[in-house]
Amino acid sequence: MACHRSQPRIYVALDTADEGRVRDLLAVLDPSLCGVKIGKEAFTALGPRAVEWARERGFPVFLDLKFHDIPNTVAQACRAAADLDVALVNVHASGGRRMLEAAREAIAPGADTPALIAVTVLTSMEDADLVEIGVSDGAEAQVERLARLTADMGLDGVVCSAREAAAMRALFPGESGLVVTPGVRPAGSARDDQRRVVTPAEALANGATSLVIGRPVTAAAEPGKTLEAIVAEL
Ligand SMILES: O=c1ccn([C@@H]2O[C@H](COP(=O)(O)O)[C@@H](O)[C@H]2O)c(=O)[nH]1
Repeated sequence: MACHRSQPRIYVALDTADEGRVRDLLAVLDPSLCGVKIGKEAFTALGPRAVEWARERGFPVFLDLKFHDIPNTVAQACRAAADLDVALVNVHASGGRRMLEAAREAIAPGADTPALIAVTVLTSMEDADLVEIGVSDGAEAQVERLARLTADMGLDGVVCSAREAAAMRALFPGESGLVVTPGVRPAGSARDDQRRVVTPAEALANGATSLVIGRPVTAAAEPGKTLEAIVAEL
């Protein structure tokens, strides 16, 4: 698998539609400790400017828009995302083989292109949720199925819970393989809407290559210090 930009150990999710809040978080977080994740909420409200502000402050950016559409649309969206000079872009693996292939063709592997990964099963979902959408053999099996397809199509890695990270590292090994895990909760933190949660230290021990952490940092009274404390425990 070709090399891609190096990835930070932690991405902090800047989930807000408020420009001032994004700028405040960018000011108090330390770009030597984390990258930032711009997702649907911030990007829909603020657009590519949010990516620019983060890049100006020196943060690697994970543009988490989870593209899931017909192959042509996803390919064009991936091209537009790569033009924003971000470090990481994602699609939904459940878009299927041809969609993943189109995404891979749109973002060729390389040192100057973002890494491209696919979401397997959202960390907010548990086995009972999957049964309701026709998946009866559980999250672990579905993650594995979608990750195999993702690996077959040559993407750089997956988004999954760190509960599944060890199996994912076998499919995406080495320095270029990416296992990006949201649903990270320091001991004692609220689970919120997440279901397949893991602590930061356990996530890394399981083989996660980058942790995504949102509310435990951004909703803290002092986000910068909270991030430092999390890093100190790793
Ligand atoms: O399976 C997934 C995929 C993406 N996410 C995103 O990660 C963050 C998590 O935020 P927390 O506040 O730490 O729960 C959020 O932006 C999600 O959109 C995910 O949680 N699970």
